[in-house]
This record gives sequence, C-alpha cells and structure tokens, in this order.
Amino acid sequence: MPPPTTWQSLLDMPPLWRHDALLDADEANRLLGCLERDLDWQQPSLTLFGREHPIPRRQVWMGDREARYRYSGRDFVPEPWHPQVARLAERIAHALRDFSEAPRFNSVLLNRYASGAERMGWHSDDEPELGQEPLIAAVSLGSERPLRFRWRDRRAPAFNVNLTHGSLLVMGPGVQRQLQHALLPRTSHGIRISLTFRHIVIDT
Ligand SMILES: O=C(O)CCC(=O)C(=O)O
Ligand SMILES: [Fe+2]
Repeated sequence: MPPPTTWQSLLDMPPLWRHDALLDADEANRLLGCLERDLDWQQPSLTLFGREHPIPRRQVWMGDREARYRYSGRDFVPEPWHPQVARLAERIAHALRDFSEAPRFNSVLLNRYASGAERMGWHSDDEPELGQEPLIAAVSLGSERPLRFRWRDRRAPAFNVNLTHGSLLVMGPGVQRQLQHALLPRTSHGIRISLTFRHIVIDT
C-alpha cells in the first residue's frame, strides 16, 4: 500500500483511497475548461422496463480502439484519447506506482453533471469486461459533491466520500463486489466532471 503522506485511507479492506491534490487548482480549472469545450458530450438513453430514459447527465467513452465495451446490448468503440486525458492517465499511473495491483488504464468514462440535479444512480462497476477485481481510479473536477457508498450486505452504515476539485479516488480490488456507489442529486451545485479510468480486458 502507498505511503500515507498524500493519500488518505477511507477503507482498509477492500481498499478505498483518496488523494486530495492530484491536480492543483489551476491545473484542474484548465482541464475542466478544456474538456467542457473540446468533447462531444453525449446523452444516450437507457431502456428500463421497456421505456427509454435519457441518462440524467452527459458522458463520453474514451480509450484504446481495442477497448470496446458493451452498452445496452450493443458494442461500442471508444473515442480516441484526448491528449490532456492521456496525460492525466500517465499522471495517475505515476501516483499509483506504489499500489502493487495498479493496471494500465486503456479506457475512461467521462461524466458531466451540469448541475446538482444531474446524477448517477446506485451501481457497481462490475461489467464482465472489467475483469474479476477491477481497480478504478476516479478524478473529480469542478463542483465538490459527495459520492455515496453502501455495503451490499448492509454490514455497516452507508457513508459519503467528498470529491474535491482535482482529487483522485481509488476503488481497489473488492470495492465493486462488496459495495455500490451513487452520485445523488443535490441542490445548488455547479458543473462537475468526473473521469473514471478503467482497464477493459480485451478478448483475443
Ligand atoms: O461521477 C462520479 O464521481 C461517479 C462516476 C461513476 O460512478 C462511474 O463513472 O462509474
Ligand atoms: Fe461507478
């Protein structure tokens, strides 16, 4: 496990870690503006009980060409790496050098929440293409919002993790299997962008 100087351990087992200053405020501001401007933010619909619902946020999938993912029963090829996002992936890999299980991230889901009303419901990132025990690294930009976690077996109370501008949250092996997370709606919040870096296992 990494030295605890810049890292804060939120859970020991499974490992949940936060780094509050991956980017300084200027870097985080610049990246937020650049992603806002450059990316083609999408709002796909999901089918739930036979009805189509547009997702309550915008998103972009980005990554290596081979890192395809399935979504609503269809195969998607990710957008090519934006140079600033590719640089950020390298920076995270560097910050994670002391985690023995740190993967090489070949894809990232970017989420854009225009206001506190936009959100993401309870889920785990446990799609088969992420492998058995994924490590997911999430960078937050913009308005500070809590990510709420709950244990699937309700062994302990749910808790919030505050995601500040420029911070990095690491969800280590076991987090997706044992917990769910959600970005719940909040009043009076400004724009927020998150980038969740993942490793998609490529079938050969
Ligand atoms: O926006 C967030 O911090 C949560 C994103 C998330 O859970 C995901 O991309 O799977
Ligand atoms: Fe997630």
